[in-house]
Amino acid sequence: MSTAPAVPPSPADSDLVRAARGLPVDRTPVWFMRQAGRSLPEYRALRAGTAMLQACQDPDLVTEITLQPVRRHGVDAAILFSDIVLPLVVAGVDIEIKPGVGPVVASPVRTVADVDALPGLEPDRLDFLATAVRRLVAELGPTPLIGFAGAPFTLATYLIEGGPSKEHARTKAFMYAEPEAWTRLLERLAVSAATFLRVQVDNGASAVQLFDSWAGVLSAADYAARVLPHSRAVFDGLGDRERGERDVPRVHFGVGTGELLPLLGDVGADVVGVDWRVPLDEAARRVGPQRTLQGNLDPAVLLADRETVDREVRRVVEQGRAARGHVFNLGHGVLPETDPGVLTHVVELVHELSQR
Ligand SMILES: Cc1c2[nH]c(c1CCC(=O)O)Cc1[nH]c(c(CCC(=O)O)c1C)Cc1[nH]c(c(CCC(=O)O)c1C)Cc1[nH]c(c(C)c1CCC(=O)O)C2
Repeated sequence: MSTAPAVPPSPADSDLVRAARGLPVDRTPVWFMRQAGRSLPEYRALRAGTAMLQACQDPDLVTEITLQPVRRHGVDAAILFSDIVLPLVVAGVDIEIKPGVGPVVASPVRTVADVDALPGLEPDRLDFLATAVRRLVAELGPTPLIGFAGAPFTLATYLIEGGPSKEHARTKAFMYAEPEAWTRLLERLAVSAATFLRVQVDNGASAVQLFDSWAGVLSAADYAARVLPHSRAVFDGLGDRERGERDVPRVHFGVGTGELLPLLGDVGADVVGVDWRVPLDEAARRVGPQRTLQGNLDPAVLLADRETVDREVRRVVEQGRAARGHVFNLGHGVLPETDPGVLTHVVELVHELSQR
């Protein structure tokens, strides 16, 4: 019998954090982007009658909604229930999330003056966030909580377009026509994203993910010159890793970023999120051996028959072995019409296939 005192398991030793750092794991960790949300009847029941951005600022609702998929699916991580536009909303920008549409901005940013008029985010307005994160960390025990923020570019698309968009033409036009105002806008968004992340890490989040969902609409050259420095500033804003300041794994994700994959890692990420378009073995070649990969099952596969689901999950697990580490996820968020039973099954299957 060992006489060493029992040390309670810590999120820092979880498979998620270990995989993100490129360390050996007991089994491949799995979580799903948008695991909390409309695919769960218990989410729909709890959210009924509360606007999305209201719910995000209520510590009781945030805690309960974040925990729902952890209890139901046995995923290896929780992700904070929030939204990428929340720091803007808390700062005082008039934004609403319209169901089935997405964030809609009352007064879009169209001029240099609009950029300069944007309010900054005061950290003392984030008490609700600190409370929610602390409660969650206490409830989760050894299961890590992933904090997140929206990357400056993706937030800029909502502010400039005024809402969701396919081409992001106004955003690109502003980027080309007003390079100085563009830089100022992205600098300001980077500052508020870093503030939002610092509060989450300081209160116990075990990893952070930066969502640059729409960065894939840019060429690699434009991304490198006009966007990358600002995303890097968000991660740098967490502190000096060499000195151990907020040294939690950093995940960087975007959709349609096949051509940008090497650059996504350069931003200072330990983990690069990959959508379903590029197989993980090819993604590992593009990203290099210094980073873990996260992904990349097509969310639409979960709507197919069980045989297809199992075949695709096996393929992703196999191809993920080419990377230095693999965090199983979807290539983008869970579709609302997904049968939650299929998500639970995927968690079990990934664990079974990867058990050491
Ligand atoms: C682009 C983006 C947004 N929000 C987010 C992104 C980046 C990730 C991505 O690319 O999907 C990030 C986000 N939004 C939400 C989370 C919570 C954590 C999670 O479970 O992943 C996260 C990480 C909750 C949410 N954010 C939203 C919901 C749905 C709200 C509802 O219940 O009606 C949830 C659970 C709303 C939202 N918010 C946004 C959109 C496009 C939508 C969908 C609108 C719709 O289809 O109704 C903006």
